[in-house]
Amino acid sequence: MTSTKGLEGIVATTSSVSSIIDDVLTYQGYDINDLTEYASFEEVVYILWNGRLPNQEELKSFSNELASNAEVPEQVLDQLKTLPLDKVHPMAVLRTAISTLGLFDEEADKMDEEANRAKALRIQAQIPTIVTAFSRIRQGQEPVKPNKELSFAANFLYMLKGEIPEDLEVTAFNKALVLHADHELNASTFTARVCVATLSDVYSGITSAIGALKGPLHGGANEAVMKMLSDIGEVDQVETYIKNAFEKKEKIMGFGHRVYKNGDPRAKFLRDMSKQLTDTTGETKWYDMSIRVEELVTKEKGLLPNVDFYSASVYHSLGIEHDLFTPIFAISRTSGWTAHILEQYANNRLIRPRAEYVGPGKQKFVPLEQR
Ligand SMILES: CC(=O)SCCNC(=O)CCNC(=O)[C@H](O)C(C)(C)COP(=O)(O)OP(=O)(O)OC[C@H]1O[C@@H](n2cnc3c(N)ncnc32)[C@H](O)[C@@H]1OP(=O)(O)O
Ligand SMILES: O=C([O-])CC(=O)C(=O)O
Repeated sequence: MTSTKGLEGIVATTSSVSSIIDDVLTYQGYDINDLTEYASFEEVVYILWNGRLPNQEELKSFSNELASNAEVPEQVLDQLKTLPLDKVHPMAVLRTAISTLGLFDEEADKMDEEANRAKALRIQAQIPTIVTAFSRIRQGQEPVKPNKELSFAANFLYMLKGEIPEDLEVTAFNKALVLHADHELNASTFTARVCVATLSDVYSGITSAIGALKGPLHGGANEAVMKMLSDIGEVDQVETYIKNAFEKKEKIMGFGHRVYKNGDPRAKFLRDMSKQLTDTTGETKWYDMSIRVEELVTKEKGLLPNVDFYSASVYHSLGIEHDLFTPIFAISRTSGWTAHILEQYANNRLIRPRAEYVGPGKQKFVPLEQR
């Protein structure tokens, strides 16, 4: 038995949720280029869960359902108020809050398809309410209740800031949500599938996935990119910073990918949005620094930006706190995680690979008193 480090190239399941073929990303067969241009996040969630486009009536009714399930139980908000919010990472809070949410869902352990779909909908609807409530509570403000009249993207920004967002902000945020919704068998999705393949519940699957997304080699990279840009400070400092990082053999966050070797097809949309938004805010240095980092890393290492690189300056330009970048990724990716969880339940088998043993050979046990 021989192992493959990091399971590179191993095909671990079949899936119809999304595909990466010849560097083209599709959700249920729909090209990400079209979805980013034309679809609302609600429409993408519908596609991921149903495998087809909704008609106008279906989309309206599905969007209403999401909007009308957005309020979270008071006990979850009360728990947030008891946590050491100034000392912990929001992804740790989110992991706990989703787990708590499951404690107040009477159907948490009901395993039929209808109940599982209903839970997926409730989690998708409520996760933005939790993230924005956390952000406000730690600033000493009351959470803002969800506004049913707003789209999913607009409502997030509204609950975060307490003001109806501008159209440009909503459009950019909606595109970012669409771009992060699903990505084949990435680490957090695989985690979710492994978890629910034991026939554990949806909340356990999402809680596990949040834990996996938190790491800086996966979703946590978007926050790490913003830290790097903040540490660099100015465009004329980029070269020294990157040279130094290469000398120290440090990884440049937001670059490289396990699957894409010719570039991540999502990055160009985020690059364009970064340009547009930083032009609007007047803080063009975030885009300019990012472009310079890209030029140098590509020239020196042949590495290309992934989805996390330009999303950093996009979220920063939308006035979002840096440690909320990864929770926002989780809000979007919940749609993919739940689609994969439903797919796993529908054709389940326990996921249990083997390990190649590299430990010591046979050792003789010596009773404790003789040691
Ligand atoms: C949503 C997402 O999860 S997208 C990914 C987000 N993560 C990041 O941006 C973190 C930075 N990137 C990385 O750490 C990696 O590129 C990963 C984790 C994304 C992919 O990892 P792997 O497929 O295991 O690639 P691996 O780490 O083996 O890299 C291959 C080589 O490229 C180098 N490399 C890869 N990414 C980077 C990087 N960002 N900066 C510098 N060097 C890099 C590695 O050091 C390695 O070099 P070596 O062969 O000389 O040892
Ligand atoms: O697919 C991966 O390995 C990581 C990624 O880009 C994602 O999850 O969006």
